[in-house]
Amino acid sequence: MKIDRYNVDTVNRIADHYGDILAALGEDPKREGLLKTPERVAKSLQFLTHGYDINPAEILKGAMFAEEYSQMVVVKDIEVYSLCEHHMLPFFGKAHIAYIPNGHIVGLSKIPRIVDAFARRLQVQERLTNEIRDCIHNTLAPLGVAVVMECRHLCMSMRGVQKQNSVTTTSAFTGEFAKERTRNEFLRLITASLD
Ligand SMILES: Nc1nc2c(ncn2[C@@H]2O[C@H](COP(=O)(O)OP(=O)(O)OP(=O)(O)O)[C@@H](O)[C@H]2O)c(=O)[nH]1
Ligand SMILES: [Zn+2]
Repeated sequence: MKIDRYNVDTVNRIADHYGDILAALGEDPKREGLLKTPERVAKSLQFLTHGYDINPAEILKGAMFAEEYSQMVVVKDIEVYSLCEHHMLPFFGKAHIAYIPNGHIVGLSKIPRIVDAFARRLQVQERLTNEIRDCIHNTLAPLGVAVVMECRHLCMSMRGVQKQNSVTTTSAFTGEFAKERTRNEFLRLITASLD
């Protein structure tokens, strides 16, 4: 069943639960500062999970262009904001994505758009990495796709094990990127600076 994310009934339903949660946390949901909080949280959560309403493959299909360019295309330092599915706390960082065209290129902005479409859901970083790779691979049919993602998880810094500086790196490759030389070129390009 597809949920109508911004439907008033859905906002009210989520907000009602947050009223109960505030009370269970020992707060007074009726005090002035909190009166609108359940509704704000509901709308905020709906925004943070709006990726469920987006079809990432359709985004790519909408901007594919026949072109004979067959070198690696790299889009690096794409900001990522997601929510871990275990604690519903943010994890955030950067994605670096490359593909090698095979007759078609894709509009550059569509790469960050599909990152957002998958990131704005309840996720684990590994699945997010693989979903982005698979979407580009299956839709664009390039010679290869590479995705590297580096994120900090608030569930590991604000609570739990409370490690403030750990960064988690995940990666996923297809096609030509199975070759060490190609993968190394990608890794060199994402670590190179512009200046
Ligand atoms: N692999 C993976 N684990 C994640 C991700 N986000 C959060 N986690 C982990 O999910 C795990 C859930 O473990 P549990 O033992 O069920 O939960 P918990 O008792 O809250 O664990 P602690 O965080 O260790 O306090 C934790 O180890 C988190 O660090 C992610 O993107 N990928
Ligand atoms: Zn977590």
